[in-house]
Amino acid sequence: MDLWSDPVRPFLCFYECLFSDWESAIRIGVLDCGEEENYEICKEYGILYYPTFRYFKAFTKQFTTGENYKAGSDRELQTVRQMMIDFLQNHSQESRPPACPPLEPIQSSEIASLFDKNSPHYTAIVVESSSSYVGREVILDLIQYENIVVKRVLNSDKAFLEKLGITSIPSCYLIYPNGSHGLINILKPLRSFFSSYLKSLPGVKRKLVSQLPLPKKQNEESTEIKAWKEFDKAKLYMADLESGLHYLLRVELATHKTLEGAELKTFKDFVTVIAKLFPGHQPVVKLLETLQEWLVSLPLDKIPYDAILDLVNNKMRISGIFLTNRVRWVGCQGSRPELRGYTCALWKLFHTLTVQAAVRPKALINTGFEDNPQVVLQIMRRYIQHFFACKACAQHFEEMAKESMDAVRTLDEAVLWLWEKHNVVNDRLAGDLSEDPKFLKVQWPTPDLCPDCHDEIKGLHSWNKAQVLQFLKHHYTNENILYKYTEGQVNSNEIEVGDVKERKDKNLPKKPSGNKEDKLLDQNMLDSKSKGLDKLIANNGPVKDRGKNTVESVLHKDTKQSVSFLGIGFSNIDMSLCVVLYVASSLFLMIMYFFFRMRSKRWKVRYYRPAV
Ligand SMILES: Cc1cc2nc3c(=O)[nH]c(=O)nc-3n(C[C@H](O)[C@H](O)[C@H](O)COP(=O)(O)OP(=O)(O)OC[C@H]3O[C@@H](n4cnc5c(N)ncnc54)[C@H](O)[C@@H]3O)c2cc1C
Repeated sequence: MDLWSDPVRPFLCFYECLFSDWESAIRIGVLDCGEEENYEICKEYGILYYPTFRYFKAFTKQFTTGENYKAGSDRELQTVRQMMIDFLQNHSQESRPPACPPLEPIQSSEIASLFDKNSPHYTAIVVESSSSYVGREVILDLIQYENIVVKRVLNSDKAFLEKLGITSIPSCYLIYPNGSHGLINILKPLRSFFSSYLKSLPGVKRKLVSQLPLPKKQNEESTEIKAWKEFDKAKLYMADLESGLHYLLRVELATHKTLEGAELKTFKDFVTVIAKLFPGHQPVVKLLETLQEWLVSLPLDKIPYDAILDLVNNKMRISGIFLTNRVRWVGCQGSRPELRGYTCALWKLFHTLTVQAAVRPKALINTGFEDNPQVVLQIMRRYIQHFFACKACAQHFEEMAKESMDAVRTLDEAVLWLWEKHNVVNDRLAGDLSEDPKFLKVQWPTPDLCPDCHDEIKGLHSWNKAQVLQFLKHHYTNENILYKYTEGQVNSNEIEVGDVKERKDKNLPKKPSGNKEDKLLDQNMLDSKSKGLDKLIANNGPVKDRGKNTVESVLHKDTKQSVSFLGIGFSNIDMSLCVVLYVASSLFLMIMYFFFRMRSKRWKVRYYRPAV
């Protein structure tokens, strides 16, 4: 597969721009696996965490998911540069990219032969130790420049260094085109100083762009500018929670091909808790309940995620279950597409769950979690550990959890624990690159949202935790949730308002019945063949019938649950058929009535003999 010709991959400028001088030897592509449209490709390449660096050797003809060269979460630029150099050097002589000059050190004797001879170009020699990367970086920095060749030599030949007057390393020795030579004089012996000095030499200039095989740049038009949705920051938007849930189930978790062991346990526990505590639309809650029942009754210790996705996508056409398959950030929208969004919604989701557990403690009865005040926190901890794509975030969160999560004794304390730790994260990220300039990282709730939460003791700010708890219990509960911008049927007026507004913003006609994505989803729903479930059933031999039965029983059960009348269950299709039959039979009866009336009139006329 040609990594560079796929138009769906957005190439972000960060790494690309930093390494643009090297791009004829090694091209950098950045794929944002947080973008929903990249989900399929990230799944195909098995990207579970970011940053993940994958290396693809030059001239590879067969499909490969790349090499995880030196795995680890170190994203320091220095380390990334060195990894790239190691990777380039790991090519054989024949398979090395043609534009990549030799990176190995040359012998000191080769240099001596260049002295006092005319040459068409400058030759710069970086003298360094064997562990240094400076020489190789300078070589790569100058591959797009003409009239200069850069080589490196190791400091092992002391006599030679002495002869050249080199007393410290790394140093750079320059041979001019006329054969004269000497040490270059720069302020600091750093790669950037060497490179910029060499680039500024008279006659050294960039090669013409047409001479360089440049990678395709990101298609700027592909970045969709979404219409801004007005919102009230004092409210919680169901659109954020549902979009977050959609992203979590269909994108983040779906990068895992199968769930087993601790991951499966975490997923099951997460679904159990969210099915009981999610304060949302009936179709969403029903979907979560169906998923939970299915997971509980499925006697497998390994589940392909496709099977779960089939249920989430309702491939079995169970009536009354639905979760939006589109992202609509409202309170979580960012001023740029790469800001906020899912991570914001994930925080909101878990805050909502801790608050729901505190205000509805009975909701978890019969789940095995009823007596555990840390239940939501512990499940969140495991979720973040196993599934949250941001590895560094997960590490930070785990450190906080280790420190004090065990000390949480009540459901109210759990609400406050998460609030406090979220503020710690806010504090740490204030001024960070990930901060949205429109939504600064502040200690939350701010005084305008909750004046009573803030106190001052001896001139110092302090939180009134009782008020904070009260505020959180209001903010993250049903009465504070707005359904504006959601697709569900609850509060249809508000949905309409949101929808019409967005359509107006985009200058689009009023939507007749469903958008393109909805239709796609409907299409999916109509696809009664459940690929994942088939796979699951096929892969699990003897238990296949049990698995199938479970699905069928869920299906059957759900059909029964849709509308209950006199103890008999009717699905939506049953109800529609009833209406059609009712109308048809009424029409039939009316026609029969008029038919017999006409007939009896004719009879009366024919046999009527007035008495004479
Ligand atoms: C568990 C976790 C750990 C993370 N760790 C990191 C990390 O280490 N490094 C990193 O760069 N990013 C991290 N992130 C992402 C980061 O915290 C933000 O989510 C992201 O930067 C988007 O910020 P935001 O402006 O949308 O506000 P967010 O911090 O995401 O907050 C979302 C919303 O929650 C509400 N809120 C804010 N503070 C609180 C609070 N204290 N209590 C209750 N509600 C609150 C507000 O309404 C806010 O708009 C983490 C995310 C999660 C879920």
